[in-house]
Amino acid sequence: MTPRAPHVLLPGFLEPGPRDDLLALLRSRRAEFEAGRLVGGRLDAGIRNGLALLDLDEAAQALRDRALRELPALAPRLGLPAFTPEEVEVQAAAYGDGGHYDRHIDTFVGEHAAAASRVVTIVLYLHVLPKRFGGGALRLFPIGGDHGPVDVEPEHGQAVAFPSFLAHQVMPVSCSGDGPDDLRYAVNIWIRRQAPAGHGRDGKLASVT
Ligand SMILES: O=C(O)CCC(=O)C(=O)O
Ligand SMILES: [Fe+2]
Repeated sequence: MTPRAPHVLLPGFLEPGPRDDLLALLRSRRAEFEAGRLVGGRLDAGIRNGLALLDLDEAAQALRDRALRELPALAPRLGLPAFTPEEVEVQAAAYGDGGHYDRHIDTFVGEHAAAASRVVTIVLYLHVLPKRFGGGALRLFPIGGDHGPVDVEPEHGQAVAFPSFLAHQVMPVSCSGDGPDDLRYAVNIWIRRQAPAGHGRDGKLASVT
């Protein structure tokens, strides 16, 4: 038997106060969200139809600290060896009616490989209560063949962590409006590890002389 898609649910990732402040921040910055790009930077609404806010300013630091506090306990639960984090990326995303993000991995590969690669993905869900959208489950695909995918429903304040190499997708969202209160918000936190020696900053193998 191969394991199910490795993931860990983190209810109460933030205390209620900071959680609701973060949602209020995202709602207040709704107009600053732009079309979300694919891993590697390309725009393709057929694959990812959603919005992104790349710079969360001061709010990002608290989330970085929170993620790093969780990491030592998280890595073994995800079946990952302990590693020294190099960098933590934080980005917000929002999905309105028809929003989705087709099956992908968060790890940079090939020409997009970077010196510090994403190892752990944490997604924190935020939305107005009661929920004004339907759908939008995160579907996690198992690595091996014996089990089907796992769907994680977005629940305000709950985070889910999984290895960044695990294939996943955001199932289609339906809602009646695209206003700040209607959207399925999420904050993506990617913990990166320094790439092994021999890889340059651009991710290409350093030339052997
Ligand atoms: O919002 C989610 O559930 C996951 C989003 C995602 O996979 C991504 O932005 O890379
Ligand atoms: Fe992703």
